[in-house]
Amino acid sequence: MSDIPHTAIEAIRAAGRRMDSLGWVPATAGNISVRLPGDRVAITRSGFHKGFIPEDGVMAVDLDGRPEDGSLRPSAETGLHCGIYRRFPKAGAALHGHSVPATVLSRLAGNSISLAGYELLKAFPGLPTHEAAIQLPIFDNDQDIRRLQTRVTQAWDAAPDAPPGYLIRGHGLYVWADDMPGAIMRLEALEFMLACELETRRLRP
Ligand SMILES: CSCCC(=O)C(=O)COP(=O)(O)O
Ligand SMILES: [Zn+2]
Repeated sequence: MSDIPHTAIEAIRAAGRRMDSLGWVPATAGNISVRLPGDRVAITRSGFHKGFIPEDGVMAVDLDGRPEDGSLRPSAETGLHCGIYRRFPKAGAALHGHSVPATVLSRLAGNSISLAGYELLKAFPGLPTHEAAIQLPIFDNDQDIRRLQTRVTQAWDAAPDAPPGYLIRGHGLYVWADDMPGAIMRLEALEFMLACELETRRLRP
């Protein structure tokens, strides 16, 4: 029997249902986590459909991604979630999805995508007005998650004011916040702006 708080499990399952309802976690894509007290992380187990996470589809790992129950397999991208929690002490929830806009735009753009002039930018810290911009970093995909996290960490070192999210090329979007409602709000804001960018490029190539 897991000692993960019921509220954490249910927050993760509800986030999965929400992401699925918006078409952002096709097949078994995506992963979801929340920080637990005591340097623990509750995270989705690998390979489940995130729209239908069973009650036992969430497990606990430490901040280095080591499972508390070695018989269970955490998300293949646990290292990226733990990288967020290690770096940002206030981060309480992290979401990863594979939407069409995130996937397509990350293949078209260079090392970042600029989101400017959108009212929804106010969903991000320190941006009280639409007259602002964020540079959303894009990292090349890598099946070696440890190596990918090293590149992400290097980028955070170089740009400490980077927004609480990034794209992985041809793969998807990561976003985090203090808690799950905040992370969902940011994910939806980012996905909305990415969809707008994609539509703008379609209309004005
Ligand atoms: C079929 S999606 C490929 C793996 C992936 O990118 C993902 O987000 C889901 O992996 P997990 O191990 O967390 O289920
Ligand atoms: Zn993924």
